[in-house]
Amino acid sequence: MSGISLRNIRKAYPGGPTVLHDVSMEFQPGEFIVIVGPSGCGKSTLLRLIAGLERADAGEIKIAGKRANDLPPQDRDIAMIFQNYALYPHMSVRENIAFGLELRGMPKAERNRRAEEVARMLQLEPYLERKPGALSGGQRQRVAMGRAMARNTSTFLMDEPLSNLDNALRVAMRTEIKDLHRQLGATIVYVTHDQTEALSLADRVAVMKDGHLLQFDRPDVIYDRPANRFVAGFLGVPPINFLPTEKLPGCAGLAGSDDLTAGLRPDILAVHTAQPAGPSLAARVVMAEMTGSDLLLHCDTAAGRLTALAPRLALGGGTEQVWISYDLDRALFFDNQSGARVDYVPGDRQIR
Ligand SMILES: Nc1ncnc2c1ncn2[C@@H]1O[C@H](COP(=O)(O)OP(=O)(O)OP(=O)(O)O)[C@@H](O)[C@H]1O
Repeated sequence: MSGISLRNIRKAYPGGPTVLHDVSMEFQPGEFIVIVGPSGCGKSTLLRLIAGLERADAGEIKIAGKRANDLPPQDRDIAMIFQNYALYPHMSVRENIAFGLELRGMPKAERNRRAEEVARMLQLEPYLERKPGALSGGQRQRVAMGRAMARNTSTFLMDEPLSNLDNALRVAMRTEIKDLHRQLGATIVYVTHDQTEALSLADRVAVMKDGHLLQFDRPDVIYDRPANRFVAGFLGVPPINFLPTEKLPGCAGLAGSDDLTAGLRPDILAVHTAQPAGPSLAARVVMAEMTGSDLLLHCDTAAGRLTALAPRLALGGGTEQVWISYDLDRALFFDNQSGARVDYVPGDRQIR
């Protein structure tokens, strides 16, 4: 098993701007790392650097403690699974899985044994003799993973491996990937711009923007204590609400609160059909979306637009004029100048 260390990695494509600025991260052996960020922030470039498909302009990549900047991809003990998992259409599942092993000169009997072992793990045994054209999208994706797994490497790099699948399959494959990680004990570095995937799969999440690493931590820390406003807004469904503190009842007593933005996640809001005791905002519902048992309410308030979740049954027919209260002890606060989160200490109502 091998850990990976990235130290002050910088990268620009020839003639282009810098796409990775001084990125440093350490991945422990066996960790499931998810890299998230908006399109173009440098996620795939980072993965390609780890795989050896691109070279860093500056900085150091270490794999299993050894400098790897100049190691060719085939000597890195790393397997990469791409979004477009091109399988060979004329080959059977067995041949597709064993293909890399053949290239490496493994004898046929051993290749077959390994392909069957991997197929068992991925529940592909019934399909070993089928061609990819006769498989579902999820099965094809598993064959692509099988091809990477057959090599028995200690690290897997996955670049949006589920993005071509429909929603139900994505959810099913997510569980399978997590399971597989448990079985293999391998280090996985997984790139996605799907934040649900990030929070549900990762031991640690790296959030990137414009080639910068903004935060690298456990999913619960990223969610509960985002480093800044961007991270808070990027993770969480439905998304966090940002409101100016000076317009939020109950915030007036907070020291320095007039140059801050409050971040209220929908789960700290409560929707009432009559004005509750304590601070609240009167809200006019402009749209109510059914999500199942809940309604997602898009509301106009004196502090700005807000989205809140409310149990559908609790609201009855009263969904036009509501009041929204909030748990200020669980609100987040962000500096308007830098965007950084500032600590709020509920006991003494201080902003630090
Ligand atoms: N081969 C290349 N030559 C020049 N520029 C490139 C090349 N590959 C990527 N880029 C640029 O580098 C930046 C980062 O791209 P990258 O693919 O790493 O982003 P990403 O976060 O993976 O995006 P996405 O989520 O859309 O896949 C982008 O601005 C992109 O246009």
